[in-house]
Amino acid sequence: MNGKIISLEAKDIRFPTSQDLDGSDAMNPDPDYSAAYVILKTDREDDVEGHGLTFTIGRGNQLCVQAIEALSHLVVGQEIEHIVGDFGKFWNKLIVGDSQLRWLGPEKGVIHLATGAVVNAIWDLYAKINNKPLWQLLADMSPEELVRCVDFSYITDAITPEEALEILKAKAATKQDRVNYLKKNGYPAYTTSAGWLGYSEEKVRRLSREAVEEGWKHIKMKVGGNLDEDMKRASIIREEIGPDLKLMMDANQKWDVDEAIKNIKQLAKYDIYWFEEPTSPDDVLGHKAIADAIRPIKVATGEHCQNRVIFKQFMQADAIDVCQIDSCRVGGVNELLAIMLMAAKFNVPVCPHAGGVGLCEHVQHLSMLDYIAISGSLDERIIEYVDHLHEHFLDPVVIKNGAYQVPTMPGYSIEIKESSLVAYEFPNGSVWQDIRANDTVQYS
Ligand SMILES: C[C@H](O)[C@@H](O)CC(=O)C(=O)O
Ligand SMILES: [Mg+2]
Repeated sequence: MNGKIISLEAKDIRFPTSQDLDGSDAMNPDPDYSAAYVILKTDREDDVEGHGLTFTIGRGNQLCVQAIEALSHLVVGQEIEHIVGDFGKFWNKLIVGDSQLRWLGPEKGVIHLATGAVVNAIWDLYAKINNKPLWQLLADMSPEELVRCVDFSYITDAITPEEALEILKAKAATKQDRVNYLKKNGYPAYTTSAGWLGYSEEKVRRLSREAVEEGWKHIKMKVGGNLDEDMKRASIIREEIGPDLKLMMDANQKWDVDEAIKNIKQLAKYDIYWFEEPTSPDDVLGHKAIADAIRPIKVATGEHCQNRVIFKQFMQADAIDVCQIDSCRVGGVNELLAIMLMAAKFNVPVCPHAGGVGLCEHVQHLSMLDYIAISGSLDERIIEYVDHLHEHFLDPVVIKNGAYQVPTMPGYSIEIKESSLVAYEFPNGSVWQDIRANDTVQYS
């Protein structure tokens, strides 16, 4: 594991998805799926690079790029061995090592998104140096090694390192069985691609029909606009998918607590499997009130949960039934390990959020690790899939029969093709120059 990180470069990469309303929801009607993208270079002879990103939806991506650059001094010059040898400690250093930057969070907002991107890039580098896909690098670690990757600060009232070790040890002897299962069957997934809020009713109908033909067993739709229109689209989707497929709904934080309960009770006639982000992502007790009021419909949240502390509270309060980790929202793999370990302890299934660019590529590694080494279960667990922008990745996800196939290339599957990095760099890549030349919309 010789070598030192000698440079960190951050790029502002944006894809104009708002033009077709891909990814649109009640709170985010015109997202441009974007990546604040990191490239770490080393002094190693093999020229291996670590790539990482955090996800935003367009304007403001440049703030993440600047925050990533601000973190550079904590990473550049570090020996790789020193970082990964005591990774939990190094992660903590990234969070608290520069108190002036910590003030911007702590552990939330732009600075934490930036931390996630940098940490993701380090893990990509670590996995590539070991010539393994990330899930395998992690799955091959002993329980002790995995626990050493976690910073337990602020969560020891919910899980201690000793408890984490017990959880991992309980699964260690049978890991290979689950690796074999995944290699044969893949990891189950659901699609959101049919149900974006900005799509016309005709498009929703066509895409729902296609989703059934493609073999999907779970479909998620967006709600939170006009309730009558939500009901209409839900009825169209149910007509197309029939009574047996599971339907999830996502309001993207649109409602107050009482409003959410009232609206979900009306939408319940379409047989909702889980209801996602009914209200503010910070409102633990609000989610608890909603969960109590709408059972047996499950409450899901997490894509906007800023750190392990909020997840801890959701689980301690029994306020969520589905834990939707996001690979880029919190501080990267180390913090996600902490969250997945808590989820295993509290018996909450982890179903990652992946509606964004590169998120599907990331989260497949996390869910596979969860199954192999942490929860040991596929029960009630599915990974989100959105059918956008995979063509830009060197190692894009592969879906067969509604399941993610096990990635085999070394790394975290994050690396974007050089040609795409050049064309989509904002504001001067060729794609953005063309848009500005042909469009009256203001992109800044
Ligand atoms: C703006 C994003 O597309 C968001 O709608 C994704 C999301 O909520 C999901 O995938 O779930
Ligand atoms: Mg969502």
